[in-house]
Amino acid sequence: MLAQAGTPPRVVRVGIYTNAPKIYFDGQGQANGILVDVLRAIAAAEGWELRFVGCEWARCLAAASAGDIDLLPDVAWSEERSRILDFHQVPALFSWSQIYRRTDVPLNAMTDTTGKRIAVLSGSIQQNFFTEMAKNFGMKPQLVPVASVEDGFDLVERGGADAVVASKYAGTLYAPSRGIVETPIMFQPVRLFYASGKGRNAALLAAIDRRLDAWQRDPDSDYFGILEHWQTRSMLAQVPAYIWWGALLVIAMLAMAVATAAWLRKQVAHKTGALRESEQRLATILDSVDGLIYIKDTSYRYAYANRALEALVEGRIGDIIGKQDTDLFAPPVAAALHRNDVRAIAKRERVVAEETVPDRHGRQMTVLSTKIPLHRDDGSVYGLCGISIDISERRAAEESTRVAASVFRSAEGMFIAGPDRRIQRVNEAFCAMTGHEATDLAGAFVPWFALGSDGADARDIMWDAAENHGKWQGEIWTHRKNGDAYPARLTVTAVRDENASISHFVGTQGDITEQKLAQDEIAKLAYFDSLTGLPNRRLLLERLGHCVSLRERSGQMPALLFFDLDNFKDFNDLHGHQLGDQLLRQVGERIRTCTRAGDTVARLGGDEFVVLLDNVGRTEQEAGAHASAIGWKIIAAVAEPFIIGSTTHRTTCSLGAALQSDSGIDSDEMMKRADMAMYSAKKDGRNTMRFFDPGMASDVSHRLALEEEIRTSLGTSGFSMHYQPQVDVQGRITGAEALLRWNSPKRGAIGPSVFIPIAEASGLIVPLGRWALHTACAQLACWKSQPGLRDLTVSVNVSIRQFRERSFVQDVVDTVSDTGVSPSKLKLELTETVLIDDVDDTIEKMRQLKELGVNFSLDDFGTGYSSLSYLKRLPINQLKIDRSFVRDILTNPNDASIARSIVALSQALGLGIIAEGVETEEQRNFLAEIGCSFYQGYLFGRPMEAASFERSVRAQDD
Ligand SMILES: Nc1nc2c(ncn2[C@@H]2O[C@H](COP(=O)(O)O[C@H]3[C@@H](O)[C@H](n4cnc5c(=O)[nH]c(N)nc54)O[C@@H]3COP(=O)(O)O)[C@@H](O)[C@H]2O)c(=O)[nH]1
Repeated sequence: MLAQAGTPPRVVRVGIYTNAPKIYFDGQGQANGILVDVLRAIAAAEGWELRFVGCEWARCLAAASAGDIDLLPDVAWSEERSRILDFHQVPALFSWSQIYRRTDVPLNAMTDTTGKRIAVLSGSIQQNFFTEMAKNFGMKPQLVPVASVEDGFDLVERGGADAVVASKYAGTLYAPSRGIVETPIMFQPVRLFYASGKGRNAALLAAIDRRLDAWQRDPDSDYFGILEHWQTRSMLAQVPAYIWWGALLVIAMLAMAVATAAWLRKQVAHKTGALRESEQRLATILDSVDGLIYIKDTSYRYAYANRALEALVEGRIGDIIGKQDTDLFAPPVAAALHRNDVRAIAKRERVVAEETVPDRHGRQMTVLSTKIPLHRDDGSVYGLCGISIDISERRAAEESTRVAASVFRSAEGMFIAGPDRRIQRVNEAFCAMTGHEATDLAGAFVPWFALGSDGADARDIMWDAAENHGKWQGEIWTHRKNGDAYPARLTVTAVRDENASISHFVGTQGDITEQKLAQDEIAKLAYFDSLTGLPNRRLLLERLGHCVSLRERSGQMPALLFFDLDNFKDFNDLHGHQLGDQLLRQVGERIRTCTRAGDTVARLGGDEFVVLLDNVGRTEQEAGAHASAIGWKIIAAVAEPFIIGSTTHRTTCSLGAALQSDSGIDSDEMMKRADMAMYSAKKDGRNTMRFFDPGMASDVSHRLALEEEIRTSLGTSGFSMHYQPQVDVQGRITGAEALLRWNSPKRGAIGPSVFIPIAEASGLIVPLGRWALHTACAQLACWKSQPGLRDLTVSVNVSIRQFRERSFVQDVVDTVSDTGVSPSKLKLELTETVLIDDVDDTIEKMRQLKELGVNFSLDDFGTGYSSLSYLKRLPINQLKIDRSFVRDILTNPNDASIARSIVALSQALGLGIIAEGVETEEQRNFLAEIGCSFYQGYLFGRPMEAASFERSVRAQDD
């Protein structure tokens, strides 16, 4: 459309840069070129005034986008540019890039380009495109960047490059004059437009479209005239049609190749991204696995390790990659791992094996490893992939299951019950014990019958304790399938799951019939005098203690009658022990007839008898009269003739009586008083009776005087330790019992049976016992350094008073450390009284000392309580058969039977055994026969000074 008259023409600012022959400033500074001429023709037709603005390509582009110029010619359409520029529809020119070569350069296809020096306009689209295309063809040309296309042609002409990349128009312009020829390599066909800033010049672009559309339909139009002028059209006309079609085919193929390459690149990018994502996913999975996952190469170096493996070796080593197991683990561990690696890599085996490696804390970890050889396509192995799973817990669980299973096969009866207390499983021993089949028991409540030692139903107590405290242990009476009742030791333990709820109860049950019988037998023998069948001292003292304690409540006072036969020793000497024993038995029977059923007639030993009269009266007078009547009755009865064998014998007795006239008088005092009264009766001519009166207590003052002397002798040389040998079955001295001796400055030697009870009663036994322990340990320490003596043990007596001291354990610990003895060589001799009195304190003290290594021997065994339950709970090493059993072991079947039972018990409980008071070879042989292999007694040596004892030990090696 022409500008109307009077209307100023539309000024159109046109960017001009150099790209001859399409657009450039000529030698006169005038805008020139094909596209400038086409635009001038359009401007003339439209009535525009063109103003040319010189700029470099990039600046021109920016100016067009910013609206600083209205049109920019020679712009190829691209997606990217269409975002900042508007284009008209009808291309102003078509063009493509082509490679031009010197005639001597063999370059006719893309496959010839490797190694060729090819000039290309620096930073141009062609440079990028050509580079990309060469890459897609897998070619490696050597690109030579040039400042202008013309420079490129000059360079080729001079031999500085083999070929040049240029647009078809530039080639037509510059090649012929330089003797350069085009090659069939064409690419990047483009459509060229005039472009304008986005949304700025729609009318201008529409006008250009209108003109081009009309002109390109008309071969005689200005448009073709201009192309003619620039020889482009004639050049096109000269090109044979087949070349033109060929070029187009190549261009199409190239376009397809480029498109394919672009698609492939996209696919590769897509696949690479997918691969990366998949790798990441795989890494995340592998890292989140607890097991150790790794890849090793053929030199057994780690090529990959998941996070679990890195964490395992963290701190021991930096990066694990490239390291071998010898860098990570101790040689034996690394060697074991290597053996399996070799199987996978060198022998190409799929290895599944258990391996052991240290975990992060250095603890042994058992892993189940699977090692798989990694193969290349050609079958060669390039490494191994390993997965090692921690199976330590499984192994431990299997181990404990195995242990549990073997425990379940034990000789002890066992059952497993559910939380409902119903049996789930029992072992064979349990079936054998109860007489039931396992199938009968499944689902039954346990125990179906259980009485505690007190005869009451123990089940509620038992389940309460098991549920609330985790465990119940005790002795019960239960019965077998055939109805036989039997005593059992039952332990029920609650097993809790991870939520602390009870999942099972485990019960162990042992038939203790045999032990009970042995225990009862020992108890019976221990409570009764074997000769007469009368209660012995122990039972008497128990009953006396009971009466004495009831005195206050009942208001009734007990009386104690003490008596022995006058001149019994003479009778024995004259008629022999057998007749003496018969006499004693008959005396016992006769006294029984003089007393009521509730009274106790006891034999203390020898010819000493005691009668405990229960509740003889409320007043001293009443009680005295009653006791007196019985006492005289006894004297009269004893005075009656005894028929022993075919002979009649006569004897008398002296009797002392004591009343518990007030409740402050305890059992001991009663016994002493009755004893004093009896001596008084003897002093007064025998065959008579005396009641205790305080005058007799002058004996007590004697005792007090002794007590004072003991006190002053403490810390002086008045006390000394003697050592009595203890020997084994071969008679070799293995140790000694340390025994106190006292040489009183006033009275000379006084035996321990005299001063120990006084020291115990007064509390002086505590410092005295401490001194004895220290002296014995010092002696033991001295032997420690002497060959032949260093293995000796020393037994030291500990009285109950001393043991009960709070500081007792510390005293022993200090003594052991002060003297430097080996605790295992020290044996503490305790009596049964210590065990039964305050059992918890006893257990704790013994446990502490046992931990130190000290041993315990139970003295005077068989004379006291001999309770199995104590023996089982206490850490005792040895039982000592009391010398009272040994004395008559050959003649008294009761004593022999007690000794046998004690030996059997020690064997059942796994304890050592020693007999004391062994005086004859016969006794020793008998003891050896019944299984006692350690002895102490005059047969092997009396208690002696340390120096004599040492000589005895050395003498046995001479
Ligand atoms: N608390 C402490 N008690 C002690 C200590 N030293 C001794 N005693 C206790 O005094 C009781 C009497 O002891 P003792 O007179 O020394 O008699 C011991 C042995 O001499 C005696 N024995 C040893 N062999 C025979 C033998 O063949 N025949 C026979 N008739 N007697 C023999 O036995 C006594 C050892 O007995 P035991 O201790 O039961 O092993 C005595 O109870 C001592 O325990 C002391 O330091 N502390």
